Amino acid sequence: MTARIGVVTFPGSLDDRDAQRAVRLAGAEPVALWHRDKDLHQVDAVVLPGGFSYGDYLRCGAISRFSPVMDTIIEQAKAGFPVLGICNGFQVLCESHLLPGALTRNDSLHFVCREQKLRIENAGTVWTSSYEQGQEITVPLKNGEGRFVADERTLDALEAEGRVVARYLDVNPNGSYRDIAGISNAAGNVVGLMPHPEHAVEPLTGPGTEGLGFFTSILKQLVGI
Ligand SMILES: NC(=O)CC[C@H](N)C(=O)O
Repeated sequence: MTARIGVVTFPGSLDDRDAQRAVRLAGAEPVALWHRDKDLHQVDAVVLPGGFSYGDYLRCGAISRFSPVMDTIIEQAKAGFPVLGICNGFQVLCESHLLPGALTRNDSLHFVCREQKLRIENAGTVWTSSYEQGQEITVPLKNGEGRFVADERTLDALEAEGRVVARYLDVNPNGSYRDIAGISNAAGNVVGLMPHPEHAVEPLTGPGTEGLGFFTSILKQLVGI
């Protein structure tokens, strides 16, 4: 059985093709989903890609959150359907309240683009199970509003429940509270990540291939390989 993984395109999405490519390289079939479509075409999981959906107007992800495809994704995600939001996708997940907290302007007030070292803090989610607990990986990071913020109680709960999925190492590129680069929902099926694993999946373009694990993890979950 080939797993089918949907990648949503919003107006202004930028990294949808790279996410599709990462899905294919991991061994699954990528399925293009359009933001106006309520139907998920029987995919087994969904990736919300990076970019500037709706031109980042109002706040990043604030308008995309109300697109028809998100109505279905929100409903399904609450029932355990696997969703990975990368960068702008993470912003959409926070705006949708599938994940707590918010992504705000980088503390430098500049757009940041760099190769970023991360530590996988929870290798127990469906999107991270190909990694070792505590594994250090390097993937690209590029955002203007990547600073994860939440109140102390929420941050403490995220830590206590193992819901901090990835943390920045060496440099905190945007002032994220507690160096948080990615989090999950309580059930672990919804993961949001600010850096871009889909841009680190083949040696030719680099940096390395350490991002591929997010896409092989879900495959392992879906088809048991
Ligand atoms: N790479 C991205 O997805 C960028 C997300 C968003 N537009 C930002 O600048 O923060």
